[in-house]
Formats: sequence, C-alpha cells, structure tokens
Amino acid sequence: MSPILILAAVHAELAPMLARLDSPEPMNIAGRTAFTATMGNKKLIALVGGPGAVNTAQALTAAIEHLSPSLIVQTGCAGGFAEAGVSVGDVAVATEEIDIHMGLEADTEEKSVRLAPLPFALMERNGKEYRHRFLLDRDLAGDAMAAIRNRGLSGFHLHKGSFVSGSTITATQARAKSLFTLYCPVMESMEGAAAAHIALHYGIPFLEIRGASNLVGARNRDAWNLPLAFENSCACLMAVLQETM
Ligand SMILES: O=C(O)c1cccc(C(=O)CC[C@H]2O[C@@H](n3cnc4c(=O)[nH]cnc43)[C@H](O)[C@@H]2O)c1
Repeated sequence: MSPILILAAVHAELAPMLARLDSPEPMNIAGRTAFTATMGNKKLIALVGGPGAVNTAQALTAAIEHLSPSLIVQTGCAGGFAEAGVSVGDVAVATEEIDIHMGLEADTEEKSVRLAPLPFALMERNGKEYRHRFLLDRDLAGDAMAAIRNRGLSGFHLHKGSFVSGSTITATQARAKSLFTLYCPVMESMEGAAAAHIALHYGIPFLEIRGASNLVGARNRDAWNLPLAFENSCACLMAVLQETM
C-alpha cells in the first residue's frame, strides 16, 4: 500500500496530528525524524523535513525514493496576508506556490521585490514549462476545502489561494504590500515552492494546508501564535485525511 506522506518543517507542526493518531511509531528517513501510523486502511508517514527549501528538497526526495507515496500533504505554520483577509489562527489551502526569490533581477539599481521570470525553465512536465510558479491540483484543493468545511471546525476562518515562498521572512509592511500587489497571496512560507517543485518532478499529487502563526509584515513577535497555527492546521489536516482519502 502506497503511504500518504505528511511533511512539515519542525516537529511541533506535526505534534497535534501525532497526538490524534493511534500509536505513531518513530522511524528515520535519510537522517530525518519521521513517524508511521495507520488511519483506517491508510498508511501515513509524517516527516519532519527541516526549515527552508534545501532541507525540504532533501527530505522529500529521500522519502519519495524510499516510500513511493501516493500523495504528499505539506502542513505547518505560515505568515498570513491581512490584505487577503487572513487573521492569526486562520487556515489556508494552497492553489499555487510562487517562489519569490526565483527570477531575473531588473537591470536597474532600484531595489524591488519584482523579478522578471527566468529566461529558461526550471523543469518541463506534460508540455508545460515551470519557472517560479507552480499551479497545484485544483480538485485536490477543492476536495480538501469541502472536507474541512464539512467537519464544522470553528474558531478560525478557512481560505484558499496562492502561497508565496522564499528564503527570508518578510519583516516590513512595505514588502508585504509589494508582495500582495504582485501576487495576491494568502500565505508566505519558506518551504512550499520547494515541495511543490519536487512533487511535480515525481508526478505525485501535492496538497498544502497551513495555519497562520503571524501576519506578514512588520515584525511583532508578541503577536505570533505558533501553537494556535499548529493546532488549527492539524485539525484541518485530520479532517482532510479522515473525510477524503
Ligand atoms: O522570530 C522568532 O522568534 C521565531 C520563532 C519561532 C519560529 C520562527 C519562524 O520564523 C518560523 C519560520 C518557519 O515558519 C514558517 N513561517 C511562519 N511565518 C512565516 C512568515 O511570516 N514568513 C515566512 N515563513 C513563515 C516558515 O515556513 C518556516 O518554516 C520565528
């Protein structure tokens, strides 16, 4: 039976899900901590991939090569964009992943978040070229939204839309505003585009569900709520696993 692979950057992002599973067993995948469990007739592998794109790419590649998962679900916390109506604790499902650090710089000295697309493709699949934007499976995202809504979870709002990923955490209102003007994203993370890229490379369906631990913009550590983001994203993840797969 091909497992469903659940991927997060740090253990705390998976902890509320592991607490809801029957006897998850620890295992090691290429130097990374992982857990295996069953849910009904499904086999789940929950993998702690590490923060950032390189950790994500290494962990996910190793897990795919060892386990041939039928589905990859990435979860964890993220910054939410207030302009998209996101509040701390809200959950969002990604319809697209955009790598905001992948591209061609403008030929001026002016600092800008706007990059032109690369003059070459990062990969080609089924006649389509991929540079910095990875459109995700709309049906999978739609089914996940429906499963979460059916569960009647309360205390937060559910969103769907584009996610941006990069190797930095946005820490000014000006950059948050520019990113929103350019891409209309709902969430910012540091791993999503890398995971979407690897999943696409192997042709494995990919779903991303994250909880907002903070708002993207001026850094106010006191306003972050990581436990709430972990709890709400895992509640939604469990709804999706139990109701759809
Ligand atoms: O600033 C701190 O003290 C601090 C403490 C714990 C964690 C952090 C992080 O920045 C975690 C980065 C981690 O979480 C995702 N994440 C969460 N919010 C954002 C964001 O606004 N922009 C980008 N990434 C975010 C990210 O995917 C990392 O895995 C800070």
